Amino acid sequence: MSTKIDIISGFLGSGKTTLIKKLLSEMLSSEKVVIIENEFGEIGIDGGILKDSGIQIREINAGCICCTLLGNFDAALKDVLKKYHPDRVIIEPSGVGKLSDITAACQKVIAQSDSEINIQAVIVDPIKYKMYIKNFSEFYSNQIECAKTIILSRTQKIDQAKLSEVVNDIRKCNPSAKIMTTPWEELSAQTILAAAEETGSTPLIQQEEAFESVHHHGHCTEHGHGHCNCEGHHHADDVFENWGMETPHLFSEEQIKNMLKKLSESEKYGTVLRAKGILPVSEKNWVQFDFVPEEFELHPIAPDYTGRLCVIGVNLNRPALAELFGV
Ligand SMILES: Nc1nc2c(ncn2[C@@H]2O[C@H](COP(=O)(O)OP(=O)(O)OP(=O)(O)O)[C@@H](O)[C@H]2O)c(=O)[nH]1
Repeated sequence: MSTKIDIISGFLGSGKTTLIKKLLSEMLSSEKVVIIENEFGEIGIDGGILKDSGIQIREINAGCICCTLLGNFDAALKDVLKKYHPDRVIIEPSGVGKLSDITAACQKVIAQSDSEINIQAVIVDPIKYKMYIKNFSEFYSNQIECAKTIILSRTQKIDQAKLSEVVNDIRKCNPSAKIMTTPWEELSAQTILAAAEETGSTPLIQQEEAFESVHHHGHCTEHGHGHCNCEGHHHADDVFENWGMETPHLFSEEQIKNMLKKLSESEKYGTVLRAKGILPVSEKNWVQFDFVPEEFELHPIAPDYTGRLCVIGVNLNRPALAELFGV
């Protein structure tokens, strides 16, 4: 049987890992699944978070599989298909990866193997939609324009009128994709997967034509924002940067919350778009923290071989970050 390739893209902190964990725990335990995890940061966090699921994970970190790490991705996908003959490969690109490039990279490998793109999805946090489309449209709208399924996250946290506005905007950007708006907590993994799989696969040539058409008419960026992304052909590595460290340091939960509060409130650290990590808070207890602009969360997590954290953003002030995290 041909291997299904599921691409679950989405901007920084949109909810990709959360959704993949839900699919793995509720639905995919009976399948042979391999995950290819691409983190933009040098310090990988998500591989550790997903490892509890007992699934084979291939990590490709410190860059983007759609630009500097394209060769590594190509080799990893070929190797995974050959070595494991999985039922399914789930690809979680970095939050700043361009979905058009990732899909094209997959198509090249698919042409030489018994596999097919099954899901080509993007996760969009509707609360952050306006801010990100305005500031990072080249990367953000590419993911939306090229997806066949658009899965909105955290819809329970946004009011109906705002949600409808975002859905209307997204529709203009991608008229043919299926848009899921129901909060994930109310959906089974089976429903999510079935809806995303229903879209079927489109030959690459058609995808490229669709992308060119939307790109040149500038639907996403024209709408209300007055600038087209046509001039922009940047690599994520030229726009975004990361800072991270491994540390055995024990932090209290209060200290972690204070550090994240400072990241959120002060401009001295640069434009911080994402911070995440797993840190020990006592000899036996560890926490995972997740930061996106204006919000952060802490959850208990199993201990790992060392603590680690990473910050992704634009114009990061490294000395200030090192001072904040005490390294
Ligand atoms: N309950 C709930 N939490 C969500 C949802 N989407 C995202 N989150 C939370 O948002 C934070 C970031 O989610 P992740 O799944 O790590 O996001 P990601 O897209 O993998 O982020 P990157 O690591 O930047 O690629 C976590 O604290 C999640 O718990 C959602 O739809 N429902």
